[in-house]
Formats: sequence, structure tokens, C-alpha cells
Amino acid sequence: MRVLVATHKEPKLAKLRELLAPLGWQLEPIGNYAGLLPNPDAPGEDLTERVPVVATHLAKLSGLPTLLDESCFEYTRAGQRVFFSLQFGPGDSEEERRAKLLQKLRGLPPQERMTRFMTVLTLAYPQGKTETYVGETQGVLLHKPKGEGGVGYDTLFFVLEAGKTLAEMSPAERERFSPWERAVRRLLGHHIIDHLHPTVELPPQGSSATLELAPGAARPSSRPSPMRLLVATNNPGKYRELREGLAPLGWELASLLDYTFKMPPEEGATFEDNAMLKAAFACRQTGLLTLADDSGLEVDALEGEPGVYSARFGGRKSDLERNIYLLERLKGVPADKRTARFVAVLAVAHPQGFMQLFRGVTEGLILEAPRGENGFGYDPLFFVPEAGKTFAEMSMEEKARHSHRGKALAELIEAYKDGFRIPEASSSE
Ligand SMILES: O=c1[nH]c(=O)c2ncn([C@@H]3O[C@H](COP(=O)(O)OP(=O)(O)OP(=O)(O)O)[C@@H](O)[C@H]3O)c2[nH]1
Ligand SMILES: [Mg+2]
Repeated sequence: MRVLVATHKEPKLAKLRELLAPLGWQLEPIGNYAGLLPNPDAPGEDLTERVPVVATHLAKLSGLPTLLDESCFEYTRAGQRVFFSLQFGPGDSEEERRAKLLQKLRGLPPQERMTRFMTVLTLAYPQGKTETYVGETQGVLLHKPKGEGGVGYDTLFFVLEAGKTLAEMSPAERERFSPWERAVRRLLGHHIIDHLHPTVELPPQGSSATLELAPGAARPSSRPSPMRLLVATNNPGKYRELREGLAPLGWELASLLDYTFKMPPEEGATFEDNAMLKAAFACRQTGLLTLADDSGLEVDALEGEPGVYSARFGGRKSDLERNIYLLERLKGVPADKRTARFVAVLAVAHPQGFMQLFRGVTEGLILEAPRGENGFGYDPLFFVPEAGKTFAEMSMEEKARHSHRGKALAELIEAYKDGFRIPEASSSE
């Protein structure tokens, strides 16, 4: 797809091309759009309303899908939400912009300097359809600059999650906290999923499905390995279990530590969606056969929560905090109502253009206090009646025999054990 990008900044275009490379879009700049934008300094303007309107205008003029982003600070002044747009005329130097911002903030009490640094990114189609992605970072605007790095307002913006200003971060760190990058990654995650939906058939438990990954990809041929498999997870506990489980295949494994790209946000509604998104993304980045695991805990008394949100349950940051939160949520729920299951979906994306899925489920109970030292995540709270133990009381081999991941891995090994054979790609023709 050809997409116009409303920017005249070469570094921004280059960065977009790098981040969106897995989508295979052809990104072209439109330099001369500034005159079409409404007055950027108009007060109280909500970018989530304005950016889609302007992007649609540009898409209609050009007849091509068009990407436009704008950023702003949003804060509260006298109880009102105020937007401070970061779009300026070409004449403003960074110095002048900072002065403008400081002037706007003069006299604001510290609690009103709490800010959302927000980027709104819209992809507009000439027919009028729009998609809008928002990236945001919470912070405090300082009275005085702090730090040396970065550009623009980076010296004034203190990121709460990081405990420093953007200007005090390394370039890699700054990327992680940049609302612009966050918005772009949301778009990427969404489109990778979009791309997969039309052809995927969700398989019955333990079977495999085929789908087309890249339009025009070579038709798969059946041929044996040499196998190199990228295990695309950032979770060390999972990685260990996957490595052990895959050992019988004798394949050479690569990990995400071997690469510098970042995985997109997991915005799918199901484990299947997220596993495919992760596998497809990493496969397209590396060209390697890629395995991703999406898994989680479904608690009946919580109507299936945390489910696909298991890694960010209650916004808690560590395994320990998530376990404490789970116990809080289940306070007063009697033992016989504490039923739950762990689900794992493994997706294997083949660079030739299709994907296979394997699913495993283990039923259990959530205890009222942790038991055992092994494993990771919710393991100390997950009791498996058939074994009479929690996952955390099991050795790795024992857990593999009983666990959701172990069961999905067994299906995968079964599918690949007699050498690597690619099924007929029926959906690509
Ligand atoms: O006690 C546990 N024993 C398990 O066997 C297990 N499997 C998954 N989980 C939890 O479920 C979430 C998955 O989220 P998830 O699939 O997005 O993985 P993740 O974000 O940790 O890594 P990645 O693979 O996405 O990089 C994470 O919070 C995991 O702690 C488990 N917890
Ligand atoms: Mg994850």
C-alpha cells in the first residue's frame, strides 16, 4: 500500500519507515501541507478531534491513505483540561518554543504541572475512513531544564515511570518513553493483526491452521530443515520452559536478546490473536521461523479475568504484585469457587508465509496463599488437583507434564518430530 506521510522532517520519515517496515507499506513524504493545518495554537483544542479531520482532508486532496501526527501536552488548569499543542510555525526555534511553554505554565502550582505528553496519529483513507492511535506518557513539567540530551521539550519533561527527564535518558530509553513511538507501535500492532485476520482459521484445540503471512510470498514447498527457530518472548520463565520443551527437536534456537527491535503492544482480544501478532511480527523482522507464546490465567470467579491481560493484571508491574492483587480480588471467595485455568497458545510463523497454532489448557484452583519456589508468574498460587501440587512446587519436568505450555509443546513436537514438513497452503490460492 502506498501511504503519504504529512511531514517534511527526514528523520521522522526514516524512523517511521524503520518502525513500520514489517507492514511492507511504501511511505512517501508530503512536504507542503503546513498551510492546510488550522491554527495550531488555538487554545483548548483536542487533537483527537483535530488530527483525524486534517488527515482526512489531506487524504482526499491526494487520493492516497495519509498519515498525520501531532503531539501536545495536556494538563489541568483551574479544573479545566488544557491542551498545549507542539505544532509550531517553521520560524520557531526550540529555544522560543520552550520559552512559550514556560510562559504558559507560569504560576501553575506543582500539582497542576502533572501532564500527559500525548501523540495523536491518524491514518486517513480518501474514502473518509480513519484510524486514530494515541500514545501517551505521564509526567511533570519542570520549571527549569534538566539534562542535556534529546530535543525540544525533553529537558522539561520529567517522566514519572522513569524517574528522570527525557533529556536525562539514553537514546534507547528515550525511545521507550516517547509517546510518538508508542502511537506508531499501536498502529503497527493493529495492522499486523488486521493483516492476519482475513485468512486465519482458528483451529480446534491442538491442531494447526494455515494462513497467508505476506502477500505474494513464495508458495511453500515441503522440504526438510536445517532449522533455526527464533523464540520470540521477553519472559525468561517462558523462554526456559520453551527451550526445554523444544530440546527433542534438536533445533538451533535464537532469542530476542539477539536482536534490537522491540515487540509491538499486544492488543488482540484472544490468546490466538496475540500469539500470531508476536510471531508474525518477529518473523517479518528477522526472516526466521519464529515461535511466540501467548498465555494467561482465566479465573472463573472473575469472569475469566485476567485472561489476555495476565501480564498487566491490575496495572501491577511485577509477578509478586500481580499475585497479591489476584489474592485481593479473590478475598472471601470460598475454595470450591476458586476454579481457574491456564491457557497457552503457541504460534509458529513460517517465513514462507503461513502459521501454525498449538493450544494447551490446564485446569486448577487459586490458593489463598502461595506455595512453592519454582517457576514464575502465578505459579505459586496455581494448584493442580491431578498432581496435588502448585506449579511452583513442581520440577520443570513435572510442570511440563501438567502445564498448559507443556501440552501445547507436546502438540508442536508431534507435528514437527519427523522432520520439518510444511502443510499444503490451501488458503493462499
Ligand atoms: O504462573 C504462571 N505460569 C505459567 O506457566 C504462565 N504462563 C503465562 N503466565 C503469565 O501470563 C502472562 C502471559 O502474558 P504474555 O503471554 O503476554 O507473556 P509475557 O508478556 O510475560 O512475555 P512475552 O512472551 O509476551 O514476551 C504473564 O504475566 C505470565 O506471567 C504464567 N504464569
Ligand atoms: Mg506479553
